[in-house]
Amino acid sequence: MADRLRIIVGSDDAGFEYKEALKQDLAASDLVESVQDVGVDAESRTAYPHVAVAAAELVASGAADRALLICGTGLGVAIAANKVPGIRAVTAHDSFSVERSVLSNNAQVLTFGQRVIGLELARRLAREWLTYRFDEDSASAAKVRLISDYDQGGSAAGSRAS
Ligand SMILES: O=C[C@H](O)[C@H](O)COP(=O)(O)O
Repeated sequence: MADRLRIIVGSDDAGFEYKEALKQDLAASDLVESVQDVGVDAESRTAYPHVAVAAAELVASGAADRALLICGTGLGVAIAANKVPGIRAVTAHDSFSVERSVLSNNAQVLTFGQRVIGLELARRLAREWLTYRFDEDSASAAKVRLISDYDQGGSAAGSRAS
């Protein structure tokens, strides 16, 4: 079995119900080592960038392997998480994109929109997401390194190879 994952979950108030449901699924999975909830709780109205950045910083620091974030569309939490250096966050609402987000892009952060997809689809996609691991020896690795190089102040992603 693949290494078990340490996962952060987070949402704003628009994603709270899905975050709670997905948190339970993750905690019950054999593929998950731990689940840490960075909010919000049922009463909170914390704006999505606060939650997304907190989650992404935990992943970037190495304290967690991945984060699953939910807001109304999934878009705001992805944009905010991507501001944290080293983080590759994607919104994906279909099975193929979820697969490629890991296998092509080595994205550590997956985001859903509670106002966009049904709960059962979100639960299925989250289950599938847990099964994928990026292959550092794959042809995709060099492309992801271009992103990382740019993120670290390099210019690789801005230079054009023939
Ligand atoms: O991307 C943002 C999210 O969908 C958020 O939950 C709702 O944001 P809004 O209230 O600014 O529309």
